[in-house]
Amino acid sequence: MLELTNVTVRYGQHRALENASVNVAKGEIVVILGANGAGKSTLLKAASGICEGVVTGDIRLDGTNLAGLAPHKIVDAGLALVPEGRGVFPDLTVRENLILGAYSGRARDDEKITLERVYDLFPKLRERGSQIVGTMSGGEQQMVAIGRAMMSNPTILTLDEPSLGLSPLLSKELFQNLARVRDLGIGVLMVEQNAKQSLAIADRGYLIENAHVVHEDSAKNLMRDPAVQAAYLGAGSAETPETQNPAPDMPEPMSETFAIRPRSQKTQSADAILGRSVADLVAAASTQSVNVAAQKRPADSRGASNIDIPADRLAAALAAIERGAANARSRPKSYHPSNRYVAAPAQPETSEAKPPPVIEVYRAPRVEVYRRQADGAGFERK
Ligand SMILES: Nc1ncnc2c1ncn2[C@@H]1O[C@H](COP(=O)(O)OP(=O)(O)OP(=O)(O)O)[C@@H](O)[C@H]1O
Repeated sequence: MLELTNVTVRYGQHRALENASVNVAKGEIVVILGANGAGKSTLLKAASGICEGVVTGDIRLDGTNLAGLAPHKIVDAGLALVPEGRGVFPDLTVRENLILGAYSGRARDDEKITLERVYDLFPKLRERGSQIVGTMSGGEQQMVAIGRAMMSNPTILTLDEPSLGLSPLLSKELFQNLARVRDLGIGVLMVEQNAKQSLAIADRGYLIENAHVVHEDSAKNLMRDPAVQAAYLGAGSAETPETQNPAPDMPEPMSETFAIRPRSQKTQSADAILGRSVADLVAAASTQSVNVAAQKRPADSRGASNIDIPADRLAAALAAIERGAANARSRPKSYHPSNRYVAAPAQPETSEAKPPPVIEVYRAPRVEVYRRQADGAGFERK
């Protein structure tokens, strides 16, 4: 069993994870859900020993303390990570990628047996053994990445957003494959944005909000929970008819610590303010302009004359739209091409300008590969 107990991660002054406790047993699938920047990837990186921040707390795999171990030692202990973006070697074949996954001490001797096991699990990889990975589809590359992690013969497989960039159909196939990994007795811990499909195959789940684990439950209960439906499962969408009640009718969150509230509790749509659909209004307005152009009065039943909206409601809707547009225009841009984590410029609230916040960025060490030159005189960078 993988157990993280009271794990805290700091990037400089920024606490990306605080006292997080998460566990996953062999033969179960556990999903971690949470908003962008909540600390989900940080948790997986901390467990795998590749976190750029300062990690404190207890991390154990079958009783072995992983804290402070080098990443390859952690793989040796039985924990494998499929990183976000897969990390496959695009210029190598499927088989070469898989073999590279068996470099750890625990897997090297059984490389052939494990390769057969991976091929049995994903027959497509056997068929495509000599295909260059860079020429494969996203879903196939994800399969290679999972197969490569499986080559280290792990007891626990962790995955960071494995369905990212995959079509719904390929995601479904991916999650079915993960269910088969679980059936081999391997524990699966994954961070996912696709709450619906991942919870459908999972046994348990955790919710992380603002660096804290705020809730834990069985996947079944999480799927039924109205607050989870509203926050992660798109309540009100056609795909979830059982949750089509409007957000204001949502029951209170189930516990004090678990307090995810649907965004729509705070906002009101233009449709609700106007009492009719915006699409209807646009259609009616188009009819009106056609009638004006023809120098005719609007038709009595279908033209704009059947729009009966009190002026105050129309004004309220227009004001809300204008406020939204103004907010969008004034929102600071935080993206900078040379650095993913640049602080947004501070907005001075008073005449006394505050100093901008300092966000420290830590980067993983870069690996560079050199090749000996043909004449043996020196090396060149690949
Ligand atoms: N190397 C780093 N240096 C500084 N801050 C970092 C670094 N990596 C992550 N952070 C910060 O830590 C916080 C948590 O990041 P993390 O990547 O764990 O979030 P996440 O929940 O996985 O989000 P996402 O779903 O967007 O990937 C964020 O505020 C992020 O900006």
